[in-house]
Amino acid sequence: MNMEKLQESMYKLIVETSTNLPKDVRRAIKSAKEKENAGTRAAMSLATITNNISMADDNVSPICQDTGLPTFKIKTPVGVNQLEIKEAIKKAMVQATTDGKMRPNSVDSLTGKNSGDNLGLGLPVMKFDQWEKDYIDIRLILKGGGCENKNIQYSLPCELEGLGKAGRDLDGIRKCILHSVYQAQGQGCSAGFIGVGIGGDRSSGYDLAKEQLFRSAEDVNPNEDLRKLEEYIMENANKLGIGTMGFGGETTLLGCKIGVMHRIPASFFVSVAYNCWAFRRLGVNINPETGEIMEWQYQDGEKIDFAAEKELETAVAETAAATEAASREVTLEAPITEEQIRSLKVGDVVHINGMMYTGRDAIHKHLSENDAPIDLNGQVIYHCGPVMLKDQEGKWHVKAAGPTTSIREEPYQGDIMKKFGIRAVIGKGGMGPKTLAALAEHGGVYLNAIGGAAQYYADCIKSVEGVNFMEFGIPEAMWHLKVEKFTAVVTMDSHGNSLHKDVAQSSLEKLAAFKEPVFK
Ligand SMILES: O=C(O)C[C@H](O)C(=O)O
Ligand code: SF4
Repeated sequence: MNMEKLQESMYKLIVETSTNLPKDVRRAIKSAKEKENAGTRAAMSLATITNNISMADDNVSPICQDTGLPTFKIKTPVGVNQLEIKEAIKKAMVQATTDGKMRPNSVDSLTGKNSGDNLGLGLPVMKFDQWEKDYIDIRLILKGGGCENKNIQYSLPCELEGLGKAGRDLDGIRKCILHSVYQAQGQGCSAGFIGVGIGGDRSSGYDLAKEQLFRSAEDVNPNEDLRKLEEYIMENANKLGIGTMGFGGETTLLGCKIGVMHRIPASFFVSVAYNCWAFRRLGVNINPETGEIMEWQYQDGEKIDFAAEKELETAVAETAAATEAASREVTLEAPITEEQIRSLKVGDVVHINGMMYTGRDAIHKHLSENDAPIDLNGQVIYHCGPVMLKDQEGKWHVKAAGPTTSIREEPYQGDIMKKFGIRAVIGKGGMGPKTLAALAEHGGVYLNAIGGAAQYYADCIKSVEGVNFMEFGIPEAMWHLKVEKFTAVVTMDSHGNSLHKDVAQSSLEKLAAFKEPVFK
């Protein structure tokens, strides 16, 4: 095989997957958008998402800063050297990381050290199979951490919040799947896609669930029972009212694909793999002699170019703040006073100018035990692990910078805000009761940015003014960012209000409406 060509083909596959959302996924997002009423927070969020998709197209830059855990599925004709394919994939991965198309995402689980090039023990994941056809089929999925953390596995029979008993039958399976969508709330960057695996053991069940994510969003399940179940879930999970980013709304689920395998008598697992709207998976057919791409997969039909809809969307975004009940638009610049914070209410749209500082998992732990390297009094913390590139003069540039899931910082956030005088945190998915209490006590606010909109936010960042904790690796460092009109919504305020708490409560009530048996 021509190794150079194969490496080039793998590079193209990685870059396209990270930057260019597949056509079937675009169509699902477009139809979701058509269902939301203009002027709502859901419509505004979807407008930001579709803007972001088209910006990623234009910039050939990552759709989301979390370029995920790269997983390759490869089928080769008998006689093809699989070691060569592994080698080409690894080299292409290093190149894509150097070029800012992938975030350095591979972290030593024991030392916390980021390898810097996306290689590491067991990474990237490559799964090989042989087949009778005469070409190589290579598929790639880049599934981010926030949605991966919302995967869930049920062992039947079990008792489910809101739904009661789930038994070892089709109706029990139905309940588990509805519950899986409910428990994800907005934290996996809804609206999402789910792959479900019925049967197997714990590991093969999850594998089967993930395998479903390789099906086209538009295919029809050949198994009649599963086809009906998929349709039922699509119709009813969207009645939970969780909506885009968990802000409430008509669309919570964009796709549901279910697979089945046998099990052993004692075990009955239902495994669910949750994928965010930034559903990055593509595939190519490779010529085994030349290493060249013969054909792209998942690219049937027309490509929706969201750029054409941009103008309309901007108008939607602008009217959103005006029409959504009780919302206002406020501009803030750090240092922010307690008085300014106390005037904010859930639903307000905030535009930030000036400085903000990134901080995620490693920094929250560090700050809970140590002093801060800079004065954080009145400042804004952004839960974000960006993709960064250094130019020849040594200056850093932001290539992608959307929010990360905030709930992971729940054990630390309130204490850190009080300890350092931080007034605002920006993230996604919301935080819990401990943070809500601290916001009230201290005078703080939680702002929700649109998860996955990494190009949209990178565009608001005008310069990188400094960095601390580079030893934690690029995603975990504290980047000092100067921003202009960085827009986020107040979803938790200093008066005890939380949109996340409200949506969790109302969606649980709606979930309970699905308690009665449907599939006998
Ligand atoms: O790691 C990130 O930047 C984001 C992550 O995928 C998340 O959803 O929390
Ligand atoms: S931030 Fe959201 S869109 Fe990005 S990988 Fe995480 S879950 Fe997906």
